[in-house]
Amino acid sequence: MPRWKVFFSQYLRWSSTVTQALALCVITFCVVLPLCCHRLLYSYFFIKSMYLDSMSEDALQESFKQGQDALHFWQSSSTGLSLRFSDITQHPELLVTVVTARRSEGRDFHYLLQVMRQLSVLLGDCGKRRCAEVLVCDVEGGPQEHQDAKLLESYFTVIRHSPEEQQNREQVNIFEREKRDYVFCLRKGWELVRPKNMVILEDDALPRQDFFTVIKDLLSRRFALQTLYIKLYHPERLQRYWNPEPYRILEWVGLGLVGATALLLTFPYWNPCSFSFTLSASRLLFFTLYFMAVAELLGRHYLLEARRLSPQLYAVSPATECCTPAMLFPGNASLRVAEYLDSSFCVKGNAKDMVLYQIARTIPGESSHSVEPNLITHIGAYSSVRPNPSRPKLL
Ligand SMILES: CC(=O)N[C@H]1[C@@H](OP(=O)(O)OP(=O)(O)OC[C@H]2O[C@@H](n3ccc(=O)[nH]c3=O)[C@H](O)[C@@H]2O)O[C@H](CO)[C@H](O)[C@@H]1O
Repeated sequence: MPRWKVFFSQYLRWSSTVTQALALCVITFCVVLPLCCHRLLYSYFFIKSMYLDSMSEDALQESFKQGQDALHFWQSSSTGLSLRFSDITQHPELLVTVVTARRSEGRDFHYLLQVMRQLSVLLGDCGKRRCAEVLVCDVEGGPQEHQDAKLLESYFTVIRHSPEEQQNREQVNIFEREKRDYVFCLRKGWELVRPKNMVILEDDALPRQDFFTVIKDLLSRRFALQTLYIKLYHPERLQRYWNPEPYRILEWVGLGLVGATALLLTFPYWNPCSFSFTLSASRLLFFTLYFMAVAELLGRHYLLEARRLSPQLYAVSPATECCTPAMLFPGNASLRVAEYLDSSFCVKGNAKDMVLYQIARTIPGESSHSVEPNLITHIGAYSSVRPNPSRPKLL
């Protein structure tokens, strides 16, 4: 018999484990996952050429509608009577400061109004004793006022630069200006309210339903006393396992091992196609790799969503590099952060998020953390510090 026939008859018989493993991989990776995941934005199987444009357009239209709704909400006088958050109590458990600048592009999306509306709903839900005090930090000034911030003045305390500070502000590059504005908001919030803990939100960071519950839980954990900051958001596109974050590799291998062990131990009880898999080192290795591949290709972002079941399930890990739309500063860390940021200079490629990340890594005794899944949704399709395309895309 020719050698290839011997090979096929020995290895590719249905009863052979190699054939069964091959069949399982082909069915999973070439049929089931592509069918289930081709519309999932953060999956490897997402068909960009087919869906990205239409999904981006839908998202822009939805955000525009939400913006207009928020505008009507804040303009209606009846809401004005029932909602007043401007009477701020001193030394609250938590202060949320929302940093906002006027946007030249994407103005009609009213990101700030959307964020403040959501905050007012969440604060209304937390009972008689408010779970946080809220400030709006309007860093804009001069002749072209920030209309949305003005509209909110009847509901919230709005803080602004003095005219002299405003003049100095105009003379530096946009990234240094953004950083100085952030430092201003950190310090001013602290001076005014003396909170026990502080959250700084950028004006396009829409808090999710679990926002205050999870923050409360984080602050009750011991690590929070020692950390400089806790990041409450990391871009979804950077949440993959295949990213240079050491703890994620551990999570990935752990997930594969747990999945493989559970499958092999329970296999004899439900084996549907008479597969011949039983627990052995090579099978454990195969299924570990199989589950790791499934998890990565499906998209870690979607698996993280399962953690929303309970605040205790949210994962805390060393801080990741990019972005600061939502940051929690426990205790008086906000003052230390303001000092550290003051001593560095920001430019393009080294904006305040990079500077903060470096500070926490290099200054002895300081550490920083990230929580997953995200506690906010980033709704800002248009940036106020970088050039924008006419119709921004989701990816
Ligand atoms: C989702 C995301 O990746 N966002 C990051 C990205 O912001 P973006 O490029 O998305 O810019 P953005 O428009 O969200 O602005 C960031 C923040 O800066 C504020 N602002 C803007 C202009 C100004 O002169 N003063 C001022 O304080 C603005 O109100 C907002 O709170 O890059 C920034 C650094 O550059 C931060 O790391 C942001 O977290």
